[in-house]
Amino acid sequence: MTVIEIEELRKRYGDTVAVAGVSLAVEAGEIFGILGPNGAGKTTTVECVAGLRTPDSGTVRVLGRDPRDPALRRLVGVQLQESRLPEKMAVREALELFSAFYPDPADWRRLAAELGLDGKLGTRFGKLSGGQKQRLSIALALLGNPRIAILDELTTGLDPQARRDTWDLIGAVRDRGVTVVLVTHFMEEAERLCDRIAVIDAGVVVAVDTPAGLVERVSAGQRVRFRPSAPIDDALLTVLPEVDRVTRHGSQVEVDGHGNLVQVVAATLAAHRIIAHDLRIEQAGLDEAFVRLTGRGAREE
Ligand SMILES: Nc1ncnc2c1ncn2[C@@H]1O[C@H](COP(=O)(O)OP(=O)(O)OP(=O)(O)O)[C@@H](O)[C@H]1O
Repeated sequence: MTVIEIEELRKRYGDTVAVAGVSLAVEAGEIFGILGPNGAGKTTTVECVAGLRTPDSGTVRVLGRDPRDPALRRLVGVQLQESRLPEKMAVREALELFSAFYPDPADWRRLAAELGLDGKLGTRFGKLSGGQKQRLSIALALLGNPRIAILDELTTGLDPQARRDTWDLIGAVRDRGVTVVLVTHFMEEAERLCDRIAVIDAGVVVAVDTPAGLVERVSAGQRVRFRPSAPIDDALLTVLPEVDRVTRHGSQVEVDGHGNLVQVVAATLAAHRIIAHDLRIEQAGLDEAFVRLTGRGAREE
């Protein structure tokens, strides 16, 4: 079932075109990533989905409704990039305050415990660590028992461990049956967490696919390198349909190809009683796919 449908969304701020015709569909139960370089239009897109901005043109439907429909308020939980609370507000106060916005809120004590915040209820927002602030913002986004959670740049500024912990939390949110839209510019995050990813660049979607699908789409295929234990005729390998090319670098053989390349090369060598010494397998990753799709690298951190 499609829960978010965006068609030809356009939005500009003065002379700046932020979103230049984005179309995509998010299915129930998935973690859908929106990946792109700074200024690509990711936040503007999700703000339109959250009903916080009005598109210049195009349509956005969330659970079949207009994003500004008040009925969506408790069905869509939003954690936005810049969401900050007053420094002096305690965690408990924030949870109680936000609970009051919903007719049938989740049990905030339980949510806080699930998110590892039960020991921090009396702590003021300004005294929380970056990771704890993120946990609180996830808790606030989930208070209304939403069917969709929109999480924007959730792990930016976190240390690697806190980022990994947050990934586990996002997985747990999905396991509760919530569809997650995750805005990120971290490749590893997108690759590990997302079922599908829309790559956005300069206000348009350049590709939508699974992480593996994106890699496959743009990768040059696979490469196997090894040093054979005995002389080997290139033709043994070039005859295989999976093999595109065989090149030699001194004693090293380099085989480029696709599909089950590794298995067929290994099987062929074994059939000729040749051992592959120093065997290396190289495959393009999502970051390479991203660079090819957008013509630039994402922000490294
Ligand atoms: N309120 C605004 N007023 C003017 N320009 C804006 C506003 N919000 C965003 N922009 C511009 O619109 C473009 C898209 O911004 P947006 O925040 O949607 O991108 P993004 O992909 O989320 O970027 P980032 O990863 O940096 O958050 C950028 O050029 C940005 O400077």
